[in-house]
Amino acid sequence: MKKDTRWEGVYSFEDSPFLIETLSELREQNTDNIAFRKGLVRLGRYMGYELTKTMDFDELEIETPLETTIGLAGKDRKNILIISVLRVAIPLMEGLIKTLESARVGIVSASRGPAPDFDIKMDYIKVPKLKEEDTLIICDPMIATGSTLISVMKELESCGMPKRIIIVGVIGAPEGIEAIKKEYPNVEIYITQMDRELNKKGYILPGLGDAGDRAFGEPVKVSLLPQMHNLE
Ligand SMILES: O=P(O)(O)OC[C@H]1O[C@H](OP(=O)(O)OP(=O)(O)O)[C@H](O)[C@@H]1O
Ligand SMILES: O=c1cc[nH]c(=O)[nH]1
Ligand SMILES: [Mg+2]
Repeated sequence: MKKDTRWEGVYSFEDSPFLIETLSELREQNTDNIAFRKGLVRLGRYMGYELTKTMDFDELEIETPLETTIGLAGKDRKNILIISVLRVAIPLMEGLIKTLESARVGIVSASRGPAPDFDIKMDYIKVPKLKEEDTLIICDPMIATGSTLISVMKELESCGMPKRIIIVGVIGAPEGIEAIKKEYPNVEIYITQMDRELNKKGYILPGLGDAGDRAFGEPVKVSLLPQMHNLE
């Protein structure tokens, strides 16, 4: 992993060609929903593995069939709470739990309104209790203005104080990282790649488009739903 010297505690995996190869597939506009989701799962799995290198393990004595030796057992890895931000963090979380298989999971919804306010609507929050020995991982592939993650972290403050708070994303814009680090200086941020900037609509450039739509397809406008039924 590569430290981003513009902030404390911000890392990317730009030094891993395998991860950048998968991210390149996600960025390519012709990549379809299925391949996009599979790529997010793959990034989650391997970024999860990279994260274990930053975790504490316990040393312990083990008996091989031949003699006693010293080994390692999971410590932080056994105390993880992953929070997924609907919609598009779901495949990323699916990948993370392939490596962090004993993680507890919380789900929150957050939908971002249009520029310039980017108001965040959060009406679904189901998060298990946070323990002080926990490593809290909040995952959301896109860190654009940062308002989604700042809103989520504000909500989580009432759930307890963990040992570490880690944000895992896929791409981030400097504007969003700056906003998050200003509000939450101690949070650690790990992303696959740091992008250049945001456009006026709050999309990341060069980016990968609207991640939720890329993964699950463009949602119909809710007001249309009733008519959809009598289209049959
Ligand atoms: O850093 P921000 O400026 O808050 O933008 C990032 C958020 O925007 C997108 O969510 P969106 O609201 O589009 O929902 P979706 O994931 O369901 O598409 C994306 O999935 C992030 O959650
Ligand atoms: O580029 C962006 C920014 C926010 N949300 C997305 O899905 N994509
Ligand atoms: Mg979206």
